[in-house]
Amino acid sequence: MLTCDDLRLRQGEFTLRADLDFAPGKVTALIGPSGAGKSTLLAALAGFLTPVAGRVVWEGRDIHQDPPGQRPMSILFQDNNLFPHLTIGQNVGLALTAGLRLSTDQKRAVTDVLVRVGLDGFADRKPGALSGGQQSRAALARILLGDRPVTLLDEPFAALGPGLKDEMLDLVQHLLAATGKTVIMVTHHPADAQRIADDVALVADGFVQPPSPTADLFANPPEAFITYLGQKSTNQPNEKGPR
Ligand SMILES: Nc1ncnc2c1ncn2[C@@H]1O[C@H](COP(=O)(O)OP(=O)(O)OP(=O)(O)O)[C@@H](O)[C@H]1O
Repeated sequence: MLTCDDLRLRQGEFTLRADLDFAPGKVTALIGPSGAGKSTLLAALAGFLTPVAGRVVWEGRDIHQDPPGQRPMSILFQDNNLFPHLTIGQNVGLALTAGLRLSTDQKRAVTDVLVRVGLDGFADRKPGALSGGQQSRAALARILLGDRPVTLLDEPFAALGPGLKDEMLDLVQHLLAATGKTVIMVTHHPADAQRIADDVALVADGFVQPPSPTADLFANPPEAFITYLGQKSTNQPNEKGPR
């Protein structure tokens, strides 16, 4: 179980408070207006932002001072974090070793995970020779190979068209959530949450609300969620696109 224990975060003038549990082995969507603090929360969970107060607790242990590499989580951003000068196989292999020389077993593991994400035969290509959707698959392959219990997704599929994005969300569900990983994903799209999220946590007005089951939230939305959905329906042309 991952817990934000009265966590207080600050970025410049902006402050955010989070006091909630993320259900283990489930997908939780973080949803809320632009600038509400969704990325700020992920940065604090991943260890890139030091909290002003409070704790990040993983399975009973306070990890808020642990460096990112020692936390039980992987994070995926929209740019996919692929190194352009390395092959897809090397990029994916970084989940196993910082060096580029892989053992026979490690090479086999890379090949296997590329097959699982639908990139069989792509190991020797550079990221620039892949489509956006294929790059997302490669980035997901690295997360799978890293095999950490929590995956943080900061809108990694936002630049993909709707069909490709849905494919990636389904892969996240099948390859991560269905194998017991905890997934926390930022999205601007209620439909993304309805597609794969078990729970939704609304981020608004300086707070992260405790997660609610997705179906309940949409069937019986609280005031703040109605406000957010209303803003979205009147702001569609400005909806956040590729960064
Ligand atoms: N490095 C920083 N220095 C100062 N303020 C920052 C910094 N990074 C973010 N902020 C501010 O913190 C607030 C929350 O930003 P954050 O990126 O977490 O929001 P968000 O909900 O993820 O937004 P979006 O949906 O637009 O990505 C914003 O007001 C932002 O301007």
